Amino acid sequence: MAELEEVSSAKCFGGYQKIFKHKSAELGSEANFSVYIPPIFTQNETFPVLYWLSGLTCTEKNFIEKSGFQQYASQHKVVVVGPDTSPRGLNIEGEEDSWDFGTGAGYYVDAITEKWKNYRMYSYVTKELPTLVQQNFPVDPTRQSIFGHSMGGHGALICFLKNPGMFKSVSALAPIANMSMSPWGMRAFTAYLGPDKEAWKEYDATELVRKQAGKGGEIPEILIDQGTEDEWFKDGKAYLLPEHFVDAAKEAGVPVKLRMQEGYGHNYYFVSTFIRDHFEHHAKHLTK
Ligand SMILES: N[C@@H](CCC(=O)N[C@@H](CS)C(=O)NCC(=O)O)C(=O)O
Repeated sequence: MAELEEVSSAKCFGGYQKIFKHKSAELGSEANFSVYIPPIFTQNETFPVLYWLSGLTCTEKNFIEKSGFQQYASQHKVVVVGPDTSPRGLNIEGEEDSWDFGTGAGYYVDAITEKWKNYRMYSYVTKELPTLVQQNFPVDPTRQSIFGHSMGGHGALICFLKNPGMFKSVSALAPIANMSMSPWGMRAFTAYLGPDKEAWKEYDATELVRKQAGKGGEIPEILIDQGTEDEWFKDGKAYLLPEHFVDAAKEAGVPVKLRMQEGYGHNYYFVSTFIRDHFEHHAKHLTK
């Protein structure tokens, strides 16, 4: 069993908010992740697990400190796991130079270029972390879902779409919904995946949902919230592009509910306002 070290633990809404660290084989570095464990009343009880993926510049801490999600995880009896957003401290040249690239900006892909070969957040999130969680915490591996914010919204959508049956439901807040067309995505994909845009399609939510044509009936409704005052979206800014995802989903017959939230920005004030609805969305699929 992989060695986990508890970094912190705090009682919260009757359960415990914890942070752990371990040596990640996928990332070739130490990695931290958060786990919320709801109140346990019955021995040997297992809970559904919801994976949260954070946005640019975040560590495992932003979501647990700013969203207020614990009350809903406690109420719905769900374990919530949140990884960091990239490997750290690999000493790759340029890794620390930008807030939207390198450290804190793994974009949930498996890099194929030599320089960034340890940037394997996709395999970390879909393989290494779930295995670790199943070995160490009281979770039911048949009841997993995934959600996230911004870069993490992109991560949640692609992890869900690329792994049919692994997650029961998906939702996103202000996701980068069409990475290949977003300035953030173009820079990261060129560096991590190389110049061939065919390779980019494997990690672009809009391209992946397009490929679901004919399978729509098997996919539960995808919930997306987008603030109208989001600085990466308003006035024609093309960083997030939720409308591209919705158009492709419609064409493919995949059910999506995009809710435009009047006046909200890109920040955790927006996330904390709607996080309850996202727990309700997932609870419908996760609670027996
Ligand atoms: N300059 C901002 C832009 C990055 C940004 O908005 N990041 C979003 C995700 S894309 C975030 O969650 N920031 C961390 C926070 O608000 O706690 C920052 O450094 O936070």
